[in-house]
Amino acid sequence: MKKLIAFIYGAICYLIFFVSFLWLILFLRNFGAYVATTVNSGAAGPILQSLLINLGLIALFRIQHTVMARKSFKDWWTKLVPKPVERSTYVLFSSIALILLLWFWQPLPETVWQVETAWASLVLQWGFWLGWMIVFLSTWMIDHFNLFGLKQVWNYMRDRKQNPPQFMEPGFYKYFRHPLMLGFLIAFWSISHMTVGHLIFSCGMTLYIVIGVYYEERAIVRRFGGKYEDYRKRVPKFFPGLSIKEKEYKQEELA
Ligand SMILES: C[S@@+](CC[C@H](N)C(=O)[O-])C[C@H]1O[C@@H](n2cnc3c(N)ncnc32)[C@H](O)[C@@H]1O
Repeated sequence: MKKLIAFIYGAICYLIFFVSFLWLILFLRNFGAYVATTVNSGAAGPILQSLLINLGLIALFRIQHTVMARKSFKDWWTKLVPKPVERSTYVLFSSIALILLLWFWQPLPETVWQVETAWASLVLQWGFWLGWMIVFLSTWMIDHFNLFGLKQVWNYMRDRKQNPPQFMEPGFYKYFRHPLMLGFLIAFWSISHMTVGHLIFSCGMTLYIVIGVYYEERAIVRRFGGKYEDYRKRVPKFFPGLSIKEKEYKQEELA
């Protein structure tokens, strides 16, 4: 019974994540007919107040993700939360932080740029969907159900051992170390009508991704050691070409 309840809990957390994620996509695309709020919807309030609320919402989202992903935090809270539902609970809290951001987001509808050229607008439109496609495919490449906690509760219910995380280099991961985050960046910036509100969202999330990836890599190096160090030398972070580490090594060689 305990195991079934854990699985149902995990499935509900996954469902909440799925809905919040879908909402995020429609939110950024301004599909107001399908969701309660979009990045530009609603009556605009005083600029400073809206700005502070939006920055606060991004900070809340960032703090939740950063703190809960820390090893020291995980060590502490797995004393309170049973191990099999730990990932699902992280997914639940992340989804709640995202829902709060989407729900309370304040519109700042002044235009920053508007791409008028038809072909460029089309490229940006396709770029948006390409970004989400990269995000979606990347989650499957590094194990979608494991990433969102369903595998853990399923294994627990079926009395199967949960294998420890393994270093992987599947699909996109052969070419970029962070394809999932790259997909987000492409989706957040592929916008032909950029408003002040949307720009704040894109800048805030970009900053979060850049800082988040730095801390994520520190944790991965601790977990996988030399294998990941070697990967960092060979594979760029976000964009093809020389990785920062590789550049440093080349410069050292030249010096
Ligand atoms: C939300 S995923 C994001 C992965 C990556 N930052 C990206 O943008 O594609 C975070 C999880 O993926 C794991 N991870 C990242 N790169 C990995 C790799 N090459 N092999 C195995 N796990 C990895 C991290 O340890 C972390 O638990």
